Amino acid sequence: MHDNLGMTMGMFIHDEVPTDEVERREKAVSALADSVRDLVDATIRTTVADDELAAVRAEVDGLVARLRTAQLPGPAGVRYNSEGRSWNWGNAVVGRGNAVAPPVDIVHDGFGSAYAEMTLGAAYEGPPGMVHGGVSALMLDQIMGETASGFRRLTMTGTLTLRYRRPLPLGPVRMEARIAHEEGRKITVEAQIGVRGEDAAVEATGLFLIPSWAPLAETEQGWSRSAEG
Ligand SMILES: CCCCCCCC/C=C\CCCCCCCC(=O)SCCNC(=O)CCNC(=O)[C@H](O)C(C)(C)COP(=O)(O)OP(=O)(O)OC[C@H]1O[C@@H](n2cnc3c(N)ncnc32)[C@H](O)[C@@H]1OP(=O)(O)O
Repeated sequence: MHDNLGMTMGMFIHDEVPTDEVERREKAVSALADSVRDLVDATIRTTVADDELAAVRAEVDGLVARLRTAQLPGPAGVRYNSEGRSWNWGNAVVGRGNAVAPPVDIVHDGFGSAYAEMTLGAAYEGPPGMVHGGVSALMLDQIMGETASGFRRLTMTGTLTLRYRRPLPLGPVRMEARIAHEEGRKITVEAQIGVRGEDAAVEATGLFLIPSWAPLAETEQGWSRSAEG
């Protein structure tokens, strides 16, 4: 087996959990991640006294210990069942269980085109009051990768080129992506992110590759996107 294949495909896990059970668990995990996201925002912005910070910390440490009593041995990976439901709760952008993710609901309006609207708050700051440039790149990479893949094929980012045209304020933002060109295993995707209704803050062009080692037969059956996006 090719090294990349073992490393990357090992994280695509066939997990025969019935879809209704996946959805029940996803709701529960999302609700916790929402609260933790709130905790992150509150931690950044709090001005309570130091002794109160220490007291809160002790409580948070207690909660962490409770969650650690039953854990996966590593990251969450991407899982799918044979009903075609997939879930990637750890994903840095769309992961439902990931409080570091905004989270983002990517809407695919037909193959080759997608958009998303989300709010980027204090946890995504770079320049004061502005979205960190690396966060814009992260958001764009995800929507562009999903657009290239369309959840029908495995694609990986080969080259991503960004043009930061104007600062992007923290708050509600919109991004869009579409396939511009396709040739063999190379898919060119164009995208942008900005304030809705205004000129793009960041424009992106990316070359996404279907890896030479991608196991097409398995992926064709396997991994459709999650019901919720
Ligand atoms: C029913 C089916 C369902 C499917 C479902 C899928 C579910 C998907 C779920 C969700 C959607 C996705 C959401 C994810 C979003 C996040 C994306 C990321 O962050 S990805 C992580 C960052 N990227 C990497 O880590 C790549 C690391 N690089 C590699 O692994 C390899 O270099 C790879 C795969 C990119 C290329 O390897 P090779 O072996 O396939 O490529 P070779 O055969 O050497 O080259 C082919 C052609 O491409 C060019 N090429 C190769 N690498 C290039 C590059 N980096 N940039 C530009 N061109 C490149 C070469 O020059 C060659 O061109 P010539 O044919 O000669 O014209």
